[in-house]
Amino acid sequence: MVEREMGGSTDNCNHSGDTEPPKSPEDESSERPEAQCTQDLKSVLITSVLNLEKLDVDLYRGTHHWVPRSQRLFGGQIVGQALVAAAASVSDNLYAHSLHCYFVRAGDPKVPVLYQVDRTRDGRSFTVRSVRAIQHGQPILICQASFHMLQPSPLQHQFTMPVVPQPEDLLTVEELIHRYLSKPDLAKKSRQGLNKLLANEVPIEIKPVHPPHFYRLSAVELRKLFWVRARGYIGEGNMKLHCCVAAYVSDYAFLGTALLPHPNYRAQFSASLDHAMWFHNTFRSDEWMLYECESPWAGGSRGLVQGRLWRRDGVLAASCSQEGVLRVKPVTEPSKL
Ligand SMILES: CC(C)(COP(=O)([O-])OP(=O)([O-])OC[C@H]1O[C@@H](n2cnc3c(N)ncnc32)[C@H](O)[C@@H]1OP(=O)([O-])[O-])[C@@H](O)C(=O)NCCC(=O)NCCSC(=O)C[C@@](C)(O)CC(=O)[O-]
Repeated sequence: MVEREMGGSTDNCNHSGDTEPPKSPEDESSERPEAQCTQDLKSVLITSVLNLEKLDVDLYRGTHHWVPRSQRLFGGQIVGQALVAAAASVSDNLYAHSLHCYFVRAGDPKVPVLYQVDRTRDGRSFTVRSVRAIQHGQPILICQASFHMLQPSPLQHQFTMPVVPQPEDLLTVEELIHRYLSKPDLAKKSRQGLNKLLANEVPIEIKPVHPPHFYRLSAVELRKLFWVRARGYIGEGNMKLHCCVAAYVSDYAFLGTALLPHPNYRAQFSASLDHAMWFHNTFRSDEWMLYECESPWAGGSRGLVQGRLWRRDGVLAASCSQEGVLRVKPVTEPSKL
């Protein structure tokens, strides 16, 4: 794993003077002592997706785990792997604080991705890396990531975390799908679609806060709220990996938020054009975090979405923004879920 190049566990994400997130009772019970943690309990995001092979100085190769039905590489995977490659040449006392990417070509799931890193600048407080994700000799993603040393400040503020049910009181996507599948009058097409969803090996767990809304059965509001965490165990201490996992997670079901105000339309073609993230505080991506997504604008076959990842204790962990191409067509028959 690239991390070995960093000399073991590294903290390459922002620590704005914050201590490790306090554990909630659920997290305490779900915490597996390192000694009991076997390979199969470890998150596949760590053992596979974000485990890049080093080919040469500043040149890495990534493989794929889960590919969306569109059969183009999942944007979150490419961003997460690019951040792993970028961080590999950044010293331990610097933490990822932001990244900005453009998706310039569809990723091909049939071949690996090469990550070519340029050491753009090593300043006194900030270090910047540029990464090109390459397939068939051409870039599919261009990414700039910036790392900052700890520089605490009295100037601190944040929005307030939304008040929602706790994850223990909600159902996972899989549990919701099984509930829908138990309906005898479920349309055949819906049943097939739900079984396909169940077959997905998405390496993250999701608990929608408003399930009917999450599945766009009604245009309730412009926001999508769901609890999210990496499947499996990652453990304390390595903020670099947690930021890379958060980059992976942040692109899942994100662009779809722009469709929420338009229940009479569905995407005929959608793809992320760019993706930006800002890391504010330490967090654990293998523990439940609330993802609050909203769409301030859509038009011209594009949609803009913004997201905030919240720790359970109300601290804002990260912010995300993304614009995507959205080519839609009217929904002919309403979903019979
Ligand atoms: C954005 C483009 C496509 C612009 O590419 P372009 O050539 O400037 O513009 P274009 O409009 O001519 O698009 C060309 C391609 O888009 C597709 N396309 C176009 N219109 C339609 C349509 N109506 N129905 C079906 N497919 C359509 C189609 O594949 C076509 O390729 P062709 O088949 O002609 O060789 C290019 O720059 C690109 O592919 N960039 C990479 C985008 C990307 O892969 N992003 C990351 C993956 S998407 C993701 O992970 C998030 C998401 C969206 O999957 C999550 C979610 O679903 O919520």
